[in-house]
Amino acid sequence: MSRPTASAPAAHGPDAPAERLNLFRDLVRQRGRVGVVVVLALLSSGGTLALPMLMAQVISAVQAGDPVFWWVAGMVGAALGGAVAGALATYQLQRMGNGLIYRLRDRVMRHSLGTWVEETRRKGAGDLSASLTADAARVKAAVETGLQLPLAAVTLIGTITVMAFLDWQLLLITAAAFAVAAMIVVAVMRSLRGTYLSVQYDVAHLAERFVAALGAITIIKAYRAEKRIGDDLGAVAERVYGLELKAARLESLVVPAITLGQQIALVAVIIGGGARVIDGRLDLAVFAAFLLYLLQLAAPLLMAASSLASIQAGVVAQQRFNEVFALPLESAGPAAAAADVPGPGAADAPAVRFDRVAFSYDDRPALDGVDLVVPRRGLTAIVGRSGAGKSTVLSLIERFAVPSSGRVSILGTPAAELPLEELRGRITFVDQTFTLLADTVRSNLTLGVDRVPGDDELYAVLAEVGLDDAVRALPAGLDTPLGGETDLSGGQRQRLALARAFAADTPLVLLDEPSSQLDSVNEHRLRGLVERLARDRAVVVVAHRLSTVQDADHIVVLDEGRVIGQGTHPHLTATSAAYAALLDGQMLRPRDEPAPEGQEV
Ligand SMILES: Nc1ncnc2c1ncn2[C@@H]1O[C@H](COP(=O)(O)OP(=O)(O)OP(=O)(O)O)[C@@H](O)[C@H]1O
Repeated sequence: MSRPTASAPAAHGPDAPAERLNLFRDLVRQRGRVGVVVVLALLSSGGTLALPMLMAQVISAVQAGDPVFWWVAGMVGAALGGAVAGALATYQLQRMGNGLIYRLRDRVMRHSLGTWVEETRRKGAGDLSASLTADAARVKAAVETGLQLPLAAVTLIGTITVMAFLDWQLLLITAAAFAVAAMIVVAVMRSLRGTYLSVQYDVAHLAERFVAALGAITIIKAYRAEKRIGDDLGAVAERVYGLELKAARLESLVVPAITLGQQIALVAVIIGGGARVIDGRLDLAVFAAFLLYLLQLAAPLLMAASSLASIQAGVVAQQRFNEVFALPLESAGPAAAAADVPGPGAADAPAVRFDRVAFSYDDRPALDGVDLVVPRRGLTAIVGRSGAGKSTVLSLIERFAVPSSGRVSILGTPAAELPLEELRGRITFVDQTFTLLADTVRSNLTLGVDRVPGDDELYAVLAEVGLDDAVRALPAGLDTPLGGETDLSGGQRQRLALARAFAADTPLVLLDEPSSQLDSVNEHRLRGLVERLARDRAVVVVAHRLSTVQDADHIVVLDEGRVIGQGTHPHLTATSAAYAALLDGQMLRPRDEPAPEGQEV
């Protein structure tokens, strides 16, 4: 079936746009939790900070010959307390990160299901799936390590303050030694942003191409194209690899830069401070404590640098999520309370009515001033050459897209006045490939049925399509999952898809007839089922077979987006030259005969 698009959200105007993802705002909203994490982390770094001070006290006590028990006990307490607080802080952080990606994944999936069909297709299944995996992981990492940034800053400021308090001259030497490292880190962070941007979009592109290839796996194998497609995908993977290597090269500069700064600082401090200790101008205990703080300085600096790198990647992932959330949602239609929803119109109102309906795909007209009527009961066939606009008519009835002008009425009510749920609740749609969900027979059968029908009722529906015995014979009967080892044949799947129309019991059924050849048994069965459905409801079939139009009670002939004839088969044969030409040109496939070679039907 072709895809409606472009003017899709226009008619009712988009409903309220989805809220954009803003990681910072999300953290502010969870300030209670963030507060707990910060307090725990502060306790943890407090323990770490206290250790050298306590150790200096131990040295002083030993020098003075005082007892050291309580100082040692304090050191043990600080170390243990710091470790426990650190573990709790890490767990809380993970909880927040996991909670965030759970909510994001949920939103992405619901949003992808809620946007216009064409938007989902345009964005691509692989690209959208990459948001659930790669992008979500990056956001989580950004939150987890990003929260370490203020903690690293607090530890850093605390350490520097204590160092200044111990000896400001040695601190100046330390700062000078770290200045070069800081410049390198800032330059690296700047380049990383652009590289992460390319990596993340290319990974999504790769996922998109791979999912598309898997969708076409039988064709790829049939045409022995595994190597060719594998090479194409490999080339994209190689590009990603190159970009990731570039990012790795940049990232790998950070640790050595900081370690180098620390080593230079250590040498400078030992030379400068050591001389003063020998002179007696600097206390040995103070000097030892300063050196320990200097050794501790690298940890918060490394933490800050890695947080900044993850934040860069997280910001790119945030941008990708926002692209998903910016996809326009289908308009839910008027938010009518149940009591206000117009019921099906008068019993004689047509099932479908198009008044001067026009629709374009990206400014290319597909329907132009279409007027058509589908009677309340019976089989209506829509015929026309390939590209005439038949599938577009079905899309507009289902409101997969909305007309750029004109009016579509369903069961006597203008479609625009019906909430989307209500509109689709009145219609059963059977697509050309008789798509089934990868789920059980039961859930496939009850798709779109609001009640919970009993097994007897479901078997009665299956009996309508001659599938009851086949389903009883499945390992778990109605609860057998489809698509696995136990599956139905092609013809049985078609009948199961059609059985939905009996189960949902809607007044309107839309069927995009398969343009491929059905075997005569299945064709015969399908015709019989469609005939039975059409006895007490309206069935609209996009017809590709002569047999279908011959059976139809009403026929709509489309050509280049316009209706060029409506009526019964004998009436049209007698009155419409265009219809006769359509039959003569064998645009409709005769029963049980293969399509003429080169003929697109
Ligand atoms: N997603 C799309 N984007 C752009 N143009 C489209 C899209 N889908 C259909 N069209 C164009 O709209 C016109 C009507 O297409 P439609 O699929 O409704 O024809 P159809 O009669 O169902 O054809 P077929 O019998 O081959 O399925 C065609 O010119 C087609 O090329």
